[in-house]
Amino acid sequence: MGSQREAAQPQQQQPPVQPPPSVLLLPLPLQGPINCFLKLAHLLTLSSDHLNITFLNAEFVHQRLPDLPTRLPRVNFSLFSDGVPGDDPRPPEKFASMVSFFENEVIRCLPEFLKSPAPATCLVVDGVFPAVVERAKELGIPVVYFSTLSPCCIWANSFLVPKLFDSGEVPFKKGMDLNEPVSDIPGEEEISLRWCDLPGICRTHDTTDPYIQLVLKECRELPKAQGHILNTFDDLEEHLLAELRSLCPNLYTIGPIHLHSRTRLEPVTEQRVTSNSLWQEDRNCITWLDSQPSESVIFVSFGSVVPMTIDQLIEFQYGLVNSGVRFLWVRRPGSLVGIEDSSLQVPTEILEERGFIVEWAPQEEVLAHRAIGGFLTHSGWNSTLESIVEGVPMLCWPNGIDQLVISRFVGDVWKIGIDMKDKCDRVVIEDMVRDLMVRRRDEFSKRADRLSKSAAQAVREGGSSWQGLHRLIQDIKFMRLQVHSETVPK
Ligand SMILES: O=c1ccn([C@@H]2O[C@H](COP(=O)(O)OP(=O)(O)O[C@H]3O[C@H](CO)[C@@H](O)[C@H](O)[C@H]3O)[C@@H](O)[C@H]2O)c(=O)[nH]1
Repeated sequence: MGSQREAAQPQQQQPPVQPPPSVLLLPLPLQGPINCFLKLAHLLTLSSDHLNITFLNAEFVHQRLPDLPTRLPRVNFSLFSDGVPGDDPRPPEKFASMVSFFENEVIRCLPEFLKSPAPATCLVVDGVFPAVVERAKELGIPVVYFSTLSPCCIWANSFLVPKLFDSGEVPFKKGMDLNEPVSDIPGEEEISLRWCDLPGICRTHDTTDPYIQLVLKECRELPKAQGHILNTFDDLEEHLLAELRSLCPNLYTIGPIHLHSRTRLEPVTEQRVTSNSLWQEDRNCITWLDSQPSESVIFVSFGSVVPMTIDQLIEFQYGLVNSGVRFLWVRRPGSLVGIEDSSLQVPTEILEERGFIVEWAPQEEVLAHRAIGGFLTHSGWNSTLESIVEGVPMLCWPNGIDQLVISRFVGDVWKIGIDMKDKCDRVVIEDMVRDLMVRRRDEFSKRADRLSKSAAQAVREGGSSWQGLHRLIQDIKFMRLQVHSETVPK
């Protein structure tokens, strides 16, 4: 009866119910990118615009972070294999094949995300998945890149490197003096880069290497994306960002993302952001730091991928011990090339007096500790930003990728530390550790403090990174409208 009466009523035109904007996040399964993407996921879930977030995660990463669904209850996790069973070792030489396996799995399932009740309306993707990007475009899903590399390297890769490859100046010729300045940097007076400061791909001997081709392709793709998220803040790299905007007008600078995420969380729950570490953190080092004098300890950590030879380890050990400076040293399991990690011990009397060694540390917390006065780092971008946020000067020993450019910026542009590039000698290490921690400490600390304040300003309400995130969310909402008017999921 009731339904008949209703049928007789004139039909009221209801606006179609729009599903919420639905974002797919696809990070590279490595510690740095995973950390950044999880922090982005957290920031997006805090938006009052109720975005639907799906995190495309590698199975092994998810296994190592079992509390993710509890910590991020508003994020859906969708898991994919990288072709390696369970938590078996993932050596660097297998990296390319693992990424390719993972990428193919994601591509296979991508159409499924258009069929769900909240069909995907935007893909935020690490720049190293060109095949996923192609497929997403075929399916009509707008793509935003989130490259977690340093913008100074992205800038070099966009404006310098392809030209140098084309002109044959890169790869470097035998006998070339890499300490000479790169002659022709378009429109740059403030930045002096030497050949040795160029991104890691310039040191290759094989231009057909698939990784090199991938990076060059990524450089060319940059202008084609709907937008590009960068983990930086405007004050740090204003000049370079202006140039990058000439290639890709839609840049969202939302960093330092770990500070941004922390700033948004703390007022609500007054707790520290839980760790995204893929290794077990040894918190004993915090207890040890508690007993050390202020700014007396140098923190030594070379990130999650940089390998080291036993000879290099010996040089670092002598250099650190002979400097007389207290140190907290992360020795990541599996980081020594072709040798068991336990094969070189620091003498117990030194450790008792002024050293502490762990396999993995709660790095953000360590850098924020009052006992830390300097950071001996490989200059990964996340480590660099974490150090900048805490106002900690750096001694840089870069290995490749973007690290060679970053260390130059630390030493020569921001002047908040020393670039020890391409040297691994106990006497040099000893000398530079003393420079950083004692002789030039005030000079570096003053500038580092200034940058730290500027980073904090950027993520505060109304700051440049706060605005960048707000704009990103508005644009994601707009993309939803575009997708629903242009594509009908099959
Ligand atoms: O004991 C440790 C050591 C490291 N970390 C964390 O691990 C991350 C390391 O990241 P990063 O400093 O960027 O180094 P990689 O892991 O080497 O990162 C890769 O990816 C980065 C981009 O995400 C690039 O800038 C680097 O060059 C590349 O090596 C940071 O968040 C650290 O806080 C810990 O939590 N505990």
